[in-house]
Amino acid sequence: MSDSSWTRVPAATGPDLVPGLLRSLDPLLRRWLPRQRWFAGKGLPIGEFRLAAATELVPPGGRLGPLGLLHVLVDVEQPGRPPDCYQLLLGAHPLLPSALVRAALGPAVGGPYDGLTLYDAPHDPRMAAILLERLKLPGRSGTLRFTTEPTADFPPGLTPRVSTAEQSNTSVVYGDRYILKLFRRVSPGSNPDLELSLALARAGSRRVAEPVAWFEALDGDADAPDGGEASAGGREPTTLGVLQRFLPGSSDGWALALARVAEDGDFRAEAAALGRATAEVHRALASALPVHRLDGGALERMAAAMTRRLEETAAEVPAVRPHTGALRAAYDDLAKLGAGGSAGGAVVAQRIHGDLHLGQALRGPDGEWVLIDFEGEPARPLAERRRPAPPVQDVAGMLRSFDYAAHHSGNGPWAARHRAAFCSGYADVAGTDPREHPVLIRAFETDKAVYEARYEARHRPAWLPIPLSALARLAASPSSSPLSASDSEECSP
Ligand SMILES: Nc1ncnc2c1ncn2[C@@H]1O[C@H](COP(=O)(O)OP(=O)(O)O)[C@@H](O)[C@H]1O
Ligand SMILES: O=P(O)(O)O[C@H]1O[C@H](CO)[C@@H](O[C@H]2O[C@H](CO)[C@@H](O)[C@H](O)[C@H]2O)[C@H](O)[C@H]1O
Repeated sequence: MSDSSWTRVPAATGPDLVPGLLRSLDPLLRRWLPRQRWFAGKGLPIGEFRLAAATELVPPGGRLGPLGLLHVLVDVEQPGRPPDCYQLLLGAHPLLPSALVRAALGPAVGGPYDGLTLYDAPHDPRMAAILLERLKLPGRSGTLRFTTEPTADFPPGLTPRVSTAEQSNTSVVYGDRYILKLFRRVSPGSNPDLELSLALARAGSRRVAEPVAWFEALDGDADAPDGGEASAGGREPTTLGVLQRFLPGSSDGWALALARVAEDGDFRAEAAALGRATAEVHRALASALPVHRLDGGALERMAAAMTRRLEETAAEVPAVRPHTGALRAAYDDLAKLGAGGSAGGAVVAQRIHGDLHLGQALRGPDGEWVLIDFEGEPARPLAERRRPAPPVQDVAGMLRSFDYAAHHSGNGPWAARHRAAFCSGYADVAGTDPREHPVLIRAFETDKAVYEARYEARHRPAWLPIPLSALARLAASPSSSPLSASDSEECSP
């Protein structure tokens, strides 16, 4: 049953969900969306908008202003890419207080909010507090479904503040207790960030910030007696936001590593501990979720997908082109592992983090590492991000990150010691040293550096030389470097 005391706009489907809303939003979104870090279609013209859902959340005590918290899912059409669905949380005010001016979308002209300035509600502590209140109460509001873990505990006085961290989504921190991640570009289905964090938390892992509440969109007719679940045809709900334990006083691995590399300092103990934490997470995910062995054909398909990504990247980033021939050899070796049957069957696929780098690891005041952001690489389709993959993919991601920290600070040699320490720590828990699998490591590290070249070319062109120099090194090294734990400190070519 939907909790009607919380829902003021009946959710329906079609463009007239809230009469006139889209007309008011259209000109504002055209200006505001492309300026948001999380807007994926930057540089492309914006075509039509389509309102997928709208729900006004009003606390039982009534609205605080002219509008409760307006929750909107809007599909945006742009040439050359499938429509993207974005989650918007909006407030409206006749005259915005100065603290909210930078969150303004602009004044609505016509439609239901004529004369009011619409703004990005997570920046308004009163609106963020409404969302927390709603998260405390399991149940439905229109097409939104709220879930609370029975163990969740909400002490009074959890003052909200929007996070200022560089991120792909928007997070609100409540006191020093919880952090709510609001996914901005949403794909139908369960987000791995919720799925994997929950699986790890329920398995008792201490390496994760436990989710305590979350909300989802039900892709059906909210006016139906079952609130739309049957009409959604058994489709999974779409994850929209996850409230997790906040880790006060923690620092992310990227900031810690940069500080240390700047003074050519030793970070090996921390790197080894991070290796152990990563292996613990892999072990817990392998116990909680399915694992299967990859046959030769699967390895060949994996190598083919890597080759395709390399070619697509070379087409987009000209500086990658001189290396493509040599880099393809790393993928050919992976395919041969499958064909020869030597590794086919020995390589397992399981759920993994999927975008592991130093910025995704938080080190608490107790010195323990916790991994965050299990969403996978944001540019990949959701189905691909949820597919089991060899855990060496995460190891390769972290090895790339030590290389990034070193080269960002112009201290290349720093990387080798710390990559080795990470691998040793990983081996202590996993029982197998990533350096014993040079073909796998090399293929996955190349694939990651290729991904990074595209990511940097699109988002931070000044950083492009970092993955490019890694690709040059990978291209110049022998195709199957016979590295092992004992014969080299370096983990990969
Ligand atoms: N549980 C947490 N405790 C403390 N800080 C966190 C927590 N989760 C995320 N953060 C902070 O928020 C930042 C962004 O989080 P992340 O999950 O990577 O978001 P996004 O996917 O939007 O990039 C992190 O780099 C970290 O600084
Ligand atoms: O954290 P996100 O999920 O948004 O991940 C994306 O952005 C990362 C950068 O913020 C990017 O990571 C790359 O840069 C890092 C340093 O800033 C470095 O530590 C990583 O090794 C490197 O891959 C990540 O690839 C991208 O998906």
